[in-house]
Amino acid sequence: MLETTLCFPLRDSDSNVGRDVLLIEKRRGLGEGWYNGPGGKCEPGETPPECAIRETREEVGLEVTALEKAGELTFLLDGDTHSVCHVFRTRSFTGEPTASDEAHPEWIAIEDVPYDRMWDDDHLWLPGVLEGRTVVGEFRFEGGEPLDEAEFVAHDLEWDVSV
Ligand SMILES: Nc1ncnc2c1[nH]c(=O)n2[C@H]1C[C@H](O)[C@@H](COP(=O)(O)OP(=O)(O)OP(=O)(O)O)O1
Repeated sequence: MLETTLCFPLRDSDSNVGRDVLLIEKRRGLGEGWYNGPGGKCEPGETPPECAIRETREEVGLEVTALEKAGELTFLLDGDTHSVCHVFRTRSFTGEPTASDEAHPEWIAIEDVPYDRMWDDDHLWLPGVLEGRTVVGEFRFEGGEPLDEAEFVAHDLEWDVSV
């Protein structure tokens, strides 16, 4: 089974009113051109937190620590499990976000997250994750590979459960 991760670093906003989340505009691969958190596929022998830390470092040069598990999302394509994504958030990091070949990072106020430029399912679970909730979700896509060209057709969500 393909395991992937997403990491959402959070900070108090510059104006000290509300919070910002670090998103990336993905420059290549699955979800190219869309906003998402830093993340990617787990390598053999790597735990999901190790993967989220590595991918965040590789994509935007930020060293994240004290990851908090916020969700577990299963993506199905034409009835089969395509991937399971482990979602983390953290308020602990060092460094400054820097663009890479894979990703252009941007701090965005959580009320301004551009859901119209993200995966179709993100608006269903990301607001709760950014509020501090936990979620387990299943998202069904149809239409064949690649996943980011398939149609999002149905979902189930469970909130505030152990992840
Ligand atoms: N439906 C949906 N909503 C939100 N986020 C995602 C999805 N499907 C997904 O796959 N994702 C996330 C999960 C991962 O973080 C990325 C896809 O990562 P990956 O498959 O690794 O993409 P690549 O960039 O092509 O590969 P590597 O960076 O690992 O080489 O999207």
